[in-house]
Amino acid sequence: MTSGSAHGGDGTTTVSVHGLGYVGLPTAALFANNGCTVYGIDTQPDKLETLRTEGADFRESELNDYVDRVLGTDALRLRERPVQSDYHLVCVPTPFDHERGAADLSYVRAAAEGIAPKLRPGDTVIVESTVPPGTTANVVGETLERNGDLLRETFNLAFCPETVLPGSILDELRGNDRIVGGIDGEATAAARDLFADAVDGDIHTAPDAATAEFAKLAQNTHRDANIAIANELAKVARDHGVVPRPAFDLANEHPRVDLLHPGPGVGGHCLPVDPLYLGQHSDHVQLIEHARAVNDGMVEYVQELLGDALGSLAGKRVAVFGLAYKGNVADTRNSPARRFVETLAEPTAKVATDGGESAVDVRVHDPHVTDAAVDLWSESAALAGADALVFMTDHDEFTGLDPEAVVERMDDNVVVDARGLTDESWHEAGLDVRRL
Ligand SMILES: NC(=O)c1ccc[n+]([C@@H]2O[C@H](COP(=O)([O-])OP(=O)(O)OC[C@H]3O[C@@H](n4cnc5c(N)ncnc54)[C@H](O)[C@@H]3O)[C@@H](O)[C@H]2O)c1
Ligand SMILES: CC(=O)N[C@@H]1[C@@H](OP(=O)(O)OP(=O)(O)OC[C@H]2O[C@@H](n3ccc(=O)[nH]c3=O)[C@H](O)[C@@H]2O)O[C@H](CO)[C@@H](O)[C@@H]1O
Repeated sequence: MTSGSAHGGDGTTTVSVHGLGYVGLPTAALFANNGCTVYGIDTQPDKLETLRTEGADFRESELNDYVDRVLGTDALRLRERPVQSDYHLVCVPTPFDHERGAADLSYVRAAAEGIAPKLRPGDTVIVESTVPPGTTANVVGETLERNGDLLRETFNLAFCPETVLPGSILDELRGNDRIVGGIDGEATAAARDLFADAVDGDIHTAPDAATAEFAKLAQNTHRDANIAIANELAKVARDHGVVPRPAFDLANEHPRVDLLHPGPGVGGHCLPVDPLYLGQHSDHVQLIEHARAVNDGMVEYVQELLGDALGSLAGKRVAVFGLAYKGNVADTRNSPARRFVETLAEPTAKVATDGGESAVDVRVHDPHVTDAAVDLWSESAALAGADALVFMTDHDEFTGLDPEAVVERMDDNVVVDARGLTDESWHEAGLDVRRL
């Protein structure tokens, strides 16, 4: 059943966005900036209050402007509870529950329970949260039906994944192609119409919601597995006495080869988690799991490189540059750098002194992160008297460092470069550089 409403332009189409996080808030602004009347709904009153008083706080100033332009106007109204709307977009968290080995769909269920009593015939519910295949039709569909007055045939239900790249959210929000898959043709058409009016990219329709859900997971699984190949090849290269990155550059001269960059592992909100959703109803997940393990093992590998270079870690001062999960963002969710810092500072067998106490003095410097959970140091204070410097994140600020000035501040000369930030000049400055 499709909605008869016109989309965008005159404010007559109403869109509720449930969950105002990294995905939901920009999405709410997208439709509000395109002439819809948007209700931004979040269950955290504090979050709504902060938005009202301080505005958006993304590390992309253009995105903040884009959101703030409509925040507090009639185009984007903030609410704690669901209201009636032509469209309901579900952008709530879907964390992975490692104990159960399954996606935690409790937020998605709660959102659907809240939407159900507000649904009218012809309204459309679109799931944007990343979910295991089948969730939209089964979990969301059943929850909506059970908690409201409408039969499934009378409202539209579709999945439309979000693919914005943190760091370039605004450009990707407006420019990316979209996939839409409804539980029937009318639902697909209703979802397609909404996005077609708001984004510049093409809209690709999937045969059903499960195919769209699978396609989203396939994208992130593909990237995770390709990074794992790069990481494994980098370790193998070092076993052969070969420096990985120049070898990769040569390999990539082949027209059908495109090796990604090795690094200290894969972090962020999506790649370390999304591949796991595929194993929920399938016994055929092998390479995908192995790729996850390879990527997760890179933190330990960087620690090994450091240990090899220093002899023993006990009593050493280590400057770690970068806490964010990737360059030029402030996000530390699932960050390999964070795990590296935590293990290094822990009293483990590997790094313990005879007394069994942690003896590593870790000093983290990250010009993007303001994370109260970890003590952060300025560049020069982190380097002062350090035995080793480890690059864990490829922030632009680190590419401009002068190796002569670095070696001058340090006590010893070890550099472990997990991000390809150093070149020959670092050797020439007298630094012992171990590169991934
Ligand atoms: N962050 C990304 O880059 C990204 C990209 C693509 C897809 N995704 C997916 O999008 C979804 C949302 O991710 P996020 O990063 O925006 O999460 P987030 O944690 O930043 O934001 C989620 C928001 O939902 C709110 N919320 C929870 N339950 C609610 C409910 N019942 N009703 C209304 N609001 C509720 C929370 O208070 C929070 O503000 C996840 O499934 C994620 O996997 C994320
Ligand atoms: C398929 C795809 O592109 N999906 C994107 C991805 O966004 P992301 O920010 O998580 O993605 P990346 O930039 O790939 O970073 C991930 C980690 O991998 C490390 N890395 C990267 C490249 C490399 O060559 N070597 C590496 O080691 C990097 O440092 C970081 O830790 O998921 C979002 C949510 O679903 C999507 O919306 C978004 O489209």
